[in-house]
Amino acid sequence: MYLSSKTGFKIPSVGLGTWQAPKGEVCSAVKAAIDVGYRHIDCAAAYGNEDEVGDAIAAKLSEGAVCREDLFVTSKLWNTYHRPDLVKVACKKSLENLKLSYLDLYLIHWPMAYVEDREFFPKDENGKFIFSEVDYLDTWKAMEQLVDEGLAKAVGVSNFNSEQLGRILANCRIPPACLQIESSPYFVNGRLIDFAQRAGITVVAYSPLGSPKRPWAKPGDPQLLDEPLLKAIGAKYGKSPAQVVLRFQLERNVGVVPKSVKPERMKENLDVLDFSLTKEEVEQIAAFNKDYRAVLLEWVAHHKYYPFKEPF
Ligand SMILES: NC(=O)C1=CN([C@@H]2O[C@H](COP(=O)(O)OP(=O)(O)OC[C@H]3O[C@@H](n4cnc5c(N)ncnc54)[C@H](OP(=O)(O)O)[C@@H]3O)[C@@H](O)[C@H]2O)C=CC1
Ligand SMILES: O=C1CO[C@H](CO)[C@@H](O)[C@@H]1O
Repeated sequence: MYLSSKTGFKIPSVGLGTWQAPKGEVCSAVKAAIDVGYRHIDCAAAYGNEDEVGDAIAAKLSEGAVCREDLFVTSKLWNTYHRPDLVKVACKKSLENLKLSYLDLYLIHWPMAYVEDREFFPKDENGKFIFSEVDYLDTWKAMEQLVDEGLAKAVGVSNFNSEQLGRILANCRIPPACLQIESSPYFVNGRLIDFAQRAGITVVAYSPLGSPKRPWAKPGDPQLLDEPLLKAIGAKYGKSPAQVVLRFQLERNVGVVPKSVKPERMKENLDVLDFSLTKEEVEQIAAFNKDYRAVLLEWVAHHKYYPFKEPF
């Protein structure tokens, strides 16, 4: 199943997340994902594993399991490459690692730029992040050129708030095709999703299962997949809590990129197209909202383009 927009942009509604898919495991995970039917892989330079993801894609293409046109591969421009002259460099590096000649979608990963020409997470001697002044609008103009040159079929943004998205929309030649943001029943993110969808932008939810293994998780943090109501709704349809929360997003016309390296779970997460939730169930699930972000990055909250200071 695809999500599509009036602009002609089409993306498979369920993709495989690859953040924290460890080196040594991610190649076989992506091969297994393609075998069980995934056609959308969500990657990023910052995940440090694009080379192995690329090995898996190359193997599946060369054995004829799938053809390039049937795959949808997303990557993301990291914060240290926002300077316009670095955008193409970064895109080409991701393409080289992924062993592809084009990306289906290239996203600006965050609106905040970090200092260039250092490591991905540049910090001073006190452990404070070192920022760059680059305006994401200038980065966007370089992203548009990637479409002109055929290196990306579509471009979009991730972790932008409504004000930042509006600023791009008011000043762009090519509007963002896609917005990738956090959304799960604990962080429904409804106002931003409505804003983007009304502007014709396709929305994809990251951390749709609540990102239980995020590196900064604390003991006692709420565990989305343990919620009794999700278990009860799932039981009615013979589905798991994970399938219920993924279906919740599809009911809102929002795509999902759940991460797993386990083939059984990958299958489970893809097997969400043969049932629907009622309007009442969608409302009950949305009522879980705690405005609880799994990905807050509070250590860079003083950046001038940190997106989460605005209400949405
Ligand atoms: N644009 C951005 O800034 C961001 C993008 N992302 C993207 O979104 C993807 C998904 O988000 P992520 O934060 O990884 O978290 P998810 O919400 O997808 O949760 C992934 C975790 O849930 C486990 N899991 C997967 N399937 C099931 C299941 N059916 N039942 C129980 N547990 C399950 C996985 O373990 P196991 O692997 O062992 O199965 C893993 O620990 C990322 O991998 C990345 O591609 C994520 C964060 C930020
Ligand atoms: O996609 C993501 C996952 O991890 C990164 C941090 O290590 C985040 O910055 C990012 O949003």
